[in-house]
Amino acid sequence: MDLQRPDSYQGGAGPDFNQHVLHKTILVGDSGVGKTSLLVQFDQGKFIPGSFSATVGIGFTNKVVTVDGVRVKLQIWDTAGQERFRSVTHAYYRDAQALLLLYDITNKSSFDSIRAWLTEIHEYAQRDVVIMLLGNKADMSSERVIRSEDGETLAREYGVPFLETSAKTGMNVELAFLAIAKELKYRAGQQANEPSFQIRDYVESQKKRSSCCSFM
Ligand SMILES: Nc1nc2c(ncn2[C@@H]2O[C@H](COP(=O)(O)OP(=O)(O)OP(=O)(O)O)[C@@H](O)[C@H]2O)c(=O)[nH]1
Repeated sequence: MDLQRPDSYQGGAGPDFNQHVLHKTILVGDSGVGKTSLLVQFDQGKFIPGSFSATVGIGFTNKVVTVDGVRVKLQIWDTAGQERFRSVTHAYYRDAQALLLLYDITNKSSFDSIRAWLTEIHEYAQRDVVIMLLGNKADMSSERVIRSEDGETLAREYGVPFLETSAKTGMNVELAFLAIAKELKYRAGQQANEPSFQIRDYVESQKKRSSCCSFM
């Protein structure tokens, strides 16, 4: 996907869209882990199989999600995973409110890179940025090299929520973005008497719900 024009508008909501606050969310991770595919699946509900075309630069998609009856506007930035674009993408971290950090469960080196990504995030992003770790390509079970427990352990070490996703089947894709939207909505509108929202607890409870009731 060629995303050289950062001002490009690639979908989103109606005419009143820009009158409202956009929550900037960035997808990061090694080249080929499935960032573009995850965004296309979330935005358009489809997966385009076939040859891999690496993202060039950075671009965004606007998307409105409804959480607890409230419209939350996400501006989701898809970055190029290739090393040569790193200095460009760092500049975008600073005003990000959320970062989805992906690895590919069939690619050990993409998992090994996660610590370096987190170091970069802590260096360039705001201290309170919401981070979520995603192990993508969960549909490719026969080629899996990273166990789900390893993803969970790493996420726990850094205190971030974790999900395995598939941009191909759509597994957990909506949940990942909805959890981010819920957290950002909670932070934006926090009232004194509002019960606190913990994104990690929410993700864990949703995971349990889907595994308990997948036969239904
Ligand atoms: N089976 C399967 N294939 C996937 C999945 N996600 C992505 N792919 C494939 O993996 C390849 C890379 O996907 P991209 O979405 O382009 O990866 P990217 O992270 O955006 O890569 P860069 O733009 O270089 O940073 C493509 O061939 C996709 O079709 C998935 O969940 N399951």
